[in-house]
Amino acid sequence: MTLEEHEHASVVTHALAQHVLSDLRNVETSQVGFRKGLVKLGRLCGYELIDSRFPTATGTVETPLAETATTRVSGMEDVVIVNVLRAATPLVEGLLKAFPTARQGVISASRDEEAGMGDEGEFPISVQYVKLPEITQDDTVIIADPMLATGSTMVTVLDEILSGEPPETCVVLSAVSAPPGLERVTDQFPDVELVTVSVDDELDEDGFIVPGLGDAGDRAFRTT
Ligand SMILES: O=P(O)(O)OC[C@H]1O[C@H](OP(=O)(O)OP(=O)(O)O)[C@H](O)[C@@H]1O
Ligand SMILES: O=c1cc[nH]c(=O)[nH]1
Ligand SMILES: [Mg+2]
Repeated sequence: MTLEEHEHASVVTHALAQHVLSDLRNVETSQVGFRKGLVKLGRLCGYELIDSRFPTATGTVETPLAETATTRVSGMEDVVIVNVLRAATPLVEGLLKAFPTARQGVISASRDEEAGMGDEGEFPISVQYVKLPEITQDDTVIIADPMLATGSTMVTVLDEILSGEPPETCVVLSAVSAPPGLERVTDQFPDVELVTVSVDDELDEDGFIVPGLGDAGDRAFRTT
């Protein structure tokens, strides 16, 4: 069992996921190490999602020597992965190793950090580009974003994604989350499942997760 239930989220407790997250947190980790870490984390979390949320079906197969029993994962053709630009890009690269046939969506959504956090602990979010595949009732939608801080980005993204027919399952996958973000998403989208590798302590006055791992986009893209 590597998914532990938290009040609002399932936490991926797989030892390797926690190991990779520890490297991501390290301020000494280079841009390349950081990006590769997010790719690894995406793959590991993808495997955990398959283990915890996808049914298996048994059957038989002919090996060169004999007929034997098989176990196969069902539902892999009905997966949509949404990349929340830009920090999710390496996480999505890893997820695609677990879900190679997923249909993909892209949403550019970013916080206006100059405006700062509002009185309700939210950020204004600018959405510049939305390109989503058709989403149907049969789909498992996985929205990837390494950081869930105030939740302002994610509720904006969910408004876009869930405007039509609701999918069977909608999972928000983050590397690090903070209690205010988990609560905001749960309050506004109670049917959405939150999966994270860590629930951290709090946000600082600039809306950054503490202890967190800093600005994930800047560290992955080397923009500071
Ligand atoms: O929960 P929130 O308070 O909304 O914060 C989380 C968002 O902040 C970061 O994106 P950012 O706006 O920095 O854009 P970037 O990915 O381009 O760096 C992060 O990747 C999330 O999308
Ligand atoms: O801690 C945080 C919060 C939002 N976005 C990040 O990249 N890091
Ligand atoms: Mg950023």
